[in-house]
Amino acid sequence: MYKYLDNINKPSDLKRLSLIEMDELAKEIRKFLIKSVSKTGGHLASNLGVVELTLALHSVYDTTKDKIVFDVGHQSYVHKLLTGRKEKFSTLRQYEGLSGFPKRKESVHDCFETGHSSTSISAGLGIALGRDFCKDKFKVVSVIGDGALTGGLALEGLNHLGSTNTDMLVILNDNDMSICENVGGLSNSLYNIRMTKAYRKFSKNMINFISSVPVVGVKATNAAVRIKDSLKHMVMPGAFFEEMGIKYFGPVDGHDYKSIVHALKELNNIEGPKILHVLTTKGKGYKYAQDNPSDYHGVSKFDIAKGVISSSQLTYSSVAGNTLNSIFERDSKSVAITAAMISGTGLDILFEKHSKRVIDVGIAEEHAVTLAAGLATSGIKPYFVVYSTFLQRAYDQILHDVALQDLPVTLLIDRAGLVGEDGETHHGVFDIGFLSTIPNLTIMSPRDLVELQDMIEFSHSYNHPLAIRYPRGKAVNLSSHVRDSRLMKWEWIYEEPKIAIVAIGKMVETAIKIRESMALLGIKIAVVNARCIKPMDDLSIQKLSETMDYIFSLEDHVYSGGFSSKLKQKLFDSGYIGKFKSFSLPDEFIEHGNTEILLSKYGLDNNTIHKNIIECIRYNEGYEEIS
Ligand SMILES: Cc1ncc(C[n+]2csc(CCOP(=O)(O)OP(=O)(O)O)c2C)c(N)n1
Ligand SMILES: CC(=O)[C@@H](O)[C@H](O)COP(=O)(O)O
Ligand SMILES: [Mg+2]
Repeated sequence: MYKYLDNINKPSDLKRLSLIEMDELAKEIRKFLIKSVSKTGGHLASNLGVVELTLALHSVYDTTKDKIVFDVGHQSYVHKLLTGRKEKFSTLRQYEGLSGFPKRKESVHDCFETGHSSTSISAGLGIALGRDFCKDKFKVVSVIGDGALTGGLALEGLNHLGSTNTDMLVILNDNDMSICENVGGLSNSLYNIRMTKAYRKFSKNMINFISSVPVVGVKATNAAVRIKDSLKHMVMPGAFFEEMGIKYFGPVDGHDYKSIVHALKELNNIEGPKILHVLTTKGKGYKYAQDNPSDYHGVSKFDIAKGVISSSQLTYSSVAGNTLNSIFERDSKSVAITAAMISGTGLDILFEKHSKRVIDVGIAEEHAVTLAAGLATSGIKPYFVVYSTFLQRAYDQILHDVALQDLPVTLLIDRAGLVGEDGETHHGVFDIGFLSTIPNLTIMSPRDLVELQDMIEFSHSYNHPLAIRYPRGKAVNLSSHVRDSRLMKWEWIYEEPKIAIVAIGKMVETAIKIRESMALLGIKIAVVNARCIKPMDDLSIQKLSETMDYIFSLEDHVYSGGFSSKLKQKLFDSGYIGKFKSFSLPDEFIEHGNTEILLSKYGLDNNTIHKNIIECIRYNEGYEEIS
């Protein structure tokens, strides 16, 4: 099948290849990636861009002892191919299959787990300093993209790294693209470095000229040295890093295996913190991906000949984008913020029509929240649209900069609940927990797309901090119910005595289906849409407490800190005497895999919930007594 790749089962197998054979291997790897990812889905463009880089890394370093940290880790497929996992690639991102990100339990060659952006420099520095403390000997390399470098954590890592003299290499994989447009000063600085030869020729001449300037007299000396240094730093590529105390090298062609290997070997002999700037092409080797790397950043299954067909499916993200658009049409003081996820969050729709009011801050969620707070104090109505999992890193900004001042910032939290194939680092199953502790913050979750529209409309005139959480994927419309403007109150979709299911978000649809399956057995069940998670609806709590013998709660969130645990406490406080059972995710990290498979594994599928409720009602099993 593959003349060279079939014989690569461990990194040391690379050593026997000539340069020409290495080029052939690179071609085979690209062919393999395109074919395999077209069947499984995954992160394609980023991995096509790092083939030669990864080959060079594994040619120079021995990752049975040297440590390579891949930032975000979505571009680690080539690394996985070279480290004995080729045969498993057909299981990529599937339940119990290969993860799409580095996983320590998968391989000794995966030294640090990633998934959230901008962690690799801090992690690599920690590994390096740990090595130094233990007087150990191995190399440490952090591979970070130009997008990930815009993350504050990366800059914190660089700042600290530059103050040490530890031996560590940062490789900046600069493909002039994350999945956002170039954002901010750092991107511009990188652009200047990688731009036309003229700039680079100019900078080289300037350095030669400055170095040749004779310095005379004491005053002249000081002035000349200052001029010399400032001019040198002004024109020298990588001044940004050099100023931090990190020796800058490059840029080198990230597709020239021989040059990268040469550079890495040279750098191995240079002590202290270093950064190698590598220029790559995202999507290289597959025209569709090369021409449109953002569309091929994360792909579902596709036809190689035809390329990815964009989905026409109505998603909660597009509903959010369209609803914001109608608000933006009416209100020129509404502004949306994204942290490098403009299309993933459905804001591309908004950007087309209101580009000046859609701010992409790069991968900088903490900054995005505090920026929103600042905007709010200037009379703007700010919306930060963000994946639940990525919002985790902005907890203090929500608390300290938004809620404490009770500012009218709205957080549209996409990808709330299980997200499926991205796994542990991406499931949005902790947000109720970390947000519920924050005073002044209201948390809502719509049962369907109609209620999401209502909630976003409600947010526009709501003058306090508000978080609206909604799931990844296809938007449903449970339109059999009357639209209701009292969104802070729970919706009693079906009223029955004795037995109730209280559900949030996408689990309301499940509750309705359980009611229908129970009705076939002659069991009548009330269904309550607890659409305002915080504050809870005290009148509904009282009504449940007074009229129910069995209460079941449904959520796609971990139990601790989630809706169910809070409902149980509220019922207890209200004097409820009866039986209670929560259907929540366990207090664990949930692995990757198809969402339906995960829901079934953790007992949140319709059949399991139905069976468990029957066991409670008929056999008095599996519930808690609240009294
Ligand atoms: C904290 C955080 N925010 C957002 C993301 C989503 N995300 C994944 S990859 C990516 C872009 C990374 O760009 P870059 O580092 O340049 O890598 P490339 O894909 O270009 O190789 C983003 C924003 C994330 N993984 N983590
Ligand atoms: C690697 C990363 O963090 C993003 O690319 C993420 O995988 C996108 O997730 P969605 O596919 O849910 O947009
Ligand atoms: Mg990039």
